Amino acid sequence: MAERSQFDHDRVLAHKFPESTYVYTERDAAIYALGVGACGRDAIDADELKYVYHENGQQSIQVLPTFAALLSLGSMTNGIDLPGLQYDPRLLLHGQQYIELYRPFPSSASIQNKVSLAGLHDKGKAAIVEIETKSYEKESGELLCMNRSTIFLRGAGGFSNSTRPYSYSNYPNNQVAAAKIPKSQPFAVFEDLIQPSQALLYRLSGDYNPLHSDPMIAKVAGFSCPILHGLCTLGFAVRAIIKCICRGDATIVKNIFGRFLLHVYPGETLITEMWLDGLRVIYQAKVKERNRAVLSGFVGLHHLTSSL
Ligand SMILES: CCCCCCCCCCCCC/C=C/C(=O)SCCNC(=O)CCNC(=O)[C@H](O)C(C)(C)COP(=O)(O)OP(=O)(O)OC[C@H]1O[C@@H](n2cnc3c(N)ncnc32)[C@H](O)[C@@H]1OP(=O)(O)O
Repeated sequence: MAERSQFDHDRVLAHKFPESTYVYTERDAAIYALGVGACGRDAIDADELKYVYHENGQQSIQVLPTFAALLSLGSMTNGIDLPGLQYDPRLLLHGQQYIELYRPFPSSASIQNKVSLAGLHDKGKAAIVEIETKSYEKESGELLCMNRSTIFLRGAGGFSNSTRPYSYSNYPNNQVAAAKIPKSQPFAVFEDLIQPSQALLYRLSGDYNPLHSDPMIAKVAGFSCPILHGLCTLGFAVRAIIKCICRGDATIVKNIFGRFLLHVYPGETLITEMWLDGLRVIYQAKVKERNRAVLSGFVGLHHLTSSL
């Protein structure tokens, strides 16, 4: 645990994160799409081939909206230091991800990331750090997306006064409130097999944390074998929503929120249940083999497709 005397609220809030750049090509977008299971069940899937191949002579491949999360990861791959907060990187888990999309992604781009602290919470047994990344296309200067990544640092809590645990956030609470799962039957349900090699493929998109590939490191972190990247599970769930609710039109996705409830093992079956609530899709993903919820959240849409 961090020593309490080291924690200084003003120093933390004054901390400046370096700007970072991220360059991607069509190849990266296609590898990402395969990493989150696109065309995994059907190599000519009518909704998904466009993410991995220039279908029907299209000029460039399309980019899945959850690709946006990689831009923020690009700014954090070397870790992030916060003054006065000590943590064991082996115990780090991804807690939540919130993404706002301002326009469809170009198939290749050079990105400038502006990173800031969006939240910090002392939960006693853990510290929760929230990092906001605004990603601009370098050429046009246009803001493409905003990511807010919540990192759950097991064992790093207790850094503030225990009678008044520190909690700071700079955004409205209701923006990322945990989704309340309706009691009614879901509007749609989609089942997908996460291949045993899925994490090994997904890591090629830039998250090389050995927690997802190295059996020894996974054991130190408390798991029986390497676990799936949270953002890979999120990619599977949102792809299911694009298929079942957006009828394959990913451009109607406006924002995405997911809370990682439990780890997923590669090789498990993911069942995504979805409910329509106006222009919001509430969803929950479960692993079939353990009958446990592993992810829940919402996807906001610009409009509904006419076929619904
Ligand atoms: C300065 C440090 C920054 C470092 C940055 C480095 C780079 C980071 C890059 C981005 C991340 C990439 C790394 C990716 C890693 C992964 O993909 S790990 C795999 C995906 N994640 C998971 O599998 C996690 C699954 N979830 C869980 O295992 C559990 O939910 C949990 C996170 C361990 C928490 O469970 P538990 O300890 O039982 O918590 P509770 O007792 O229920 O709650 C305690 C408080 O914490 C709040 N909380 C609980 N879960 C979450 C969550 N998922 N996200 C955010 N907050 C959570 C909960 O509300 C409680 O708070 P209070 O209600 O106020 O008490």
